[in-house]
Amino acid sequence: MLQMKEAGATPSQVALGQTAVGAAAGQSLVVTNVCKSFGGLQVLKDVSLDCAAGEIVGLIGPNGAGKSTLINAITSLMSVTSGEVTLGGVRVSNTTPQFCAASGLGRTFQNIKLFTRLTVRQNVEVAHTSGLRDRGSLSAGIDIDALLDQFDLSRFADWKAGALSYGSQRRLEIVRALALAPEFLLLDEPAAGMNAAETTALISAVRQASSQFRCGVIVIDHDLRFIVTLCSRIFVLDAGRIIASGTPAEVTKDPKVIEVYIGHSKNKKTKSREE
Ligand SMILES: Nc1ncnc2c1ncn2[C@@H]1O[C@H](COP(=O)(O)OP(=O)(O)OP(=O)(O)O)[C@@H](O)[C@H]1O
Repeated sequence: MLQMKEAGATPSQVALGQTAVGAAAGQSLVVTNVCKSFGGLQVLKDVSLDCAAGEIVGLIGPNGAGKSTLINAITSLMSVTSGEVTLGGVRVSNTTPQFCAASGLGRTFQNIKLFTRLTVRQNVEVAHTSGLRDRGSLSAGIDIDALLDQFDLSRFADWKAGALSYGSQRRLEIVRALALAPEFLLLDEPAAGMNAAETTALISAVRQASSQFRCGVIVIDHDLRFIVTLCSRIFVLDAGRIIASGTPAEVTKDPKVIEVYIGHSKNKKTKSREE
């Protein structure tokens, strides 16, 4: 226990018998054979994927494929039924969301979860304070003003978060996650509700943040143009299984992927902004 305290572990990490801070610098996030069931409903079936430091990986699939469940399992918002998720070799699945954040997993939510009555800056400061506590010097280097500027939020810094447009709230969630100095950023539908110009700006901002912090990114979105442009590798989930993975060019030519997307062509959320 003494060794863990010396390594900078928080009480929750000590309680879990794991050391999080600094354990994963430059290392991969690895999902191995993860299964997740809700009662009799098996939502994730033997899912394996990985993301290296600084890599931007996409996760696509039709509605109900299990994408958000996977992000929730990676960040321990939900437990996994079997399999595991490791960050730099340290298990993060079946721990706690606090342990995952302290280990370097930053995330956004499909249904935006901001402190709507706090200002934009205060939302980021709350996360930054947690980062300073749990990630120490890693978080100390974060420049909140620069991050707000990068995501086009400087002019709204003193606005209540709840007064922002939907697209700005989504960008604020990303800035808040970055204020923790994450090793990996998990983005659940960050481009939802954005127009083409906002989506293009978001691509640049996420790329810049990933390269600046050498931060890996796993991103879910139904906007295929956004995913194909942003990501160097894509995993395709269908009915809880990974059915394809590879570069955007490989995945978009894969007959299994084409069949899934044509089979779900009546699915309103599965679209390309180029259509
Ligand atoms: N807490 C829960 N209890 C029971 N079933 C759940 C729970 N959470 C998710 N599910 C089910 O798991 C399946 C996958 O849902 P999930 O939200 O992960 O899919 P998704 O790929 O993210 O879909 P979408 O693109 O529509 O957001 C769905 O059938 C959903 O109803």
